[in-house]
Amino acid sequence: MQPIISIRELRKNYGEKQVLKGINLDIHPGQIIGYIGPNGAGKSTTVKILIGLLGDFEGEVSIMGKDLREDILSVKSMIGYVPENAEIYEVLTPMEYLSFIGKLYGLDDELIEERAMRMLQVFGLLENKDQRMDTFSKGMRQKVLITSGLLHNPQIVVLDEPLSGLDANAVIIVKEIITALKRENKTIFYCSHMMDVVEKVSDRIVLIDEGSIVADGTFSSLKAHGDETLEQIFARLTGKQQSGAGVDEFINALGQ
Ligand SMILES: Nc1ncnc2c1ncn2[C@@H]1O[C@H](COP(=O)(O)OP(=O)(O)OP(=O)(O)O)[C@@H](O)[C@H]1O
Repeated sequence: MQPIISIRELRKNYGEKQVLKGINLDIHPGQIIGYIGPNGAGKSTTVKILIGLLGDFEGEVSIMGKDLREDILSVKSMIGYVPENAEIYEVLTPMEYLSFIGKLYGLDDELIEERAMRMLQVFGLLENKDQRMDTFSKGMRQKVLITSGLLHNPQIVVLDEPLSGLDANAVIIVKEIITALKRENKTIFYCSHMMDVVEKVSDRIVLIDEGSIVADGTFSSLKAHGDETLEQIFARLTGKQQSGAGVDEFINALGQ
């Protein structure tokens, strides 16, 4: 089967600093990839390259057989992106914002309105659909961002910490949306620090540390003797087991 996303020897430098050191990944249609790693590992940099926001990289990235550098517009139309935080146009209402985003993707007004209303209803935001978003909580804005990332019904969905600020009910809804998208054979690239959710929703987990992939497999294949959770696998593979000692030092410092 042809991979829907193919990444070869991906490298990215910021000045002298190499933040991606040769990433190789083939992702197949219908897979949910949990892309995890410590702070600063290079997750968001990978995501920004995938969605076409960062063009200045080395290596090859192709999406549905199209080279990212050569066909950036058609690649963008196949991808839906949900960021953790985005500059949302706060003076707009959700309907105005979604209409703006939908038109950028070439959807017609009627389709935008129908989809937006139905999607906002799922998140309990229908009654706020004509309210300016500068009055919205962080979670309400996040629900609008999720809706806007999926509105054009993309084949590939890239989620960068999408649960940020969401309440428990909304987290359940988003987890269900992710598994429903998989049933529709969508491919999901899911970047998060919430190990319990990644463990539950991902078919395959890719762990990146200091710009290199250090583990790639299913949750059960990554388990070693004694591991029960993805959190434990993460700690073992990234060498962060000594957290207890660090916390003591943090608290002791307050006593000085
Ligand atoms: N615009 C930039 N200029 C310079 N360095 C950057 C820039 N963006 C990111 N970096 C550096 O690149 C490295 C990788 O950052 P990146 O945001 O990809 O990490 P991450 O894995 O997403 O981290 P987090 O989990 O904290 O979000 C970090 O060392 C970061 O300081």
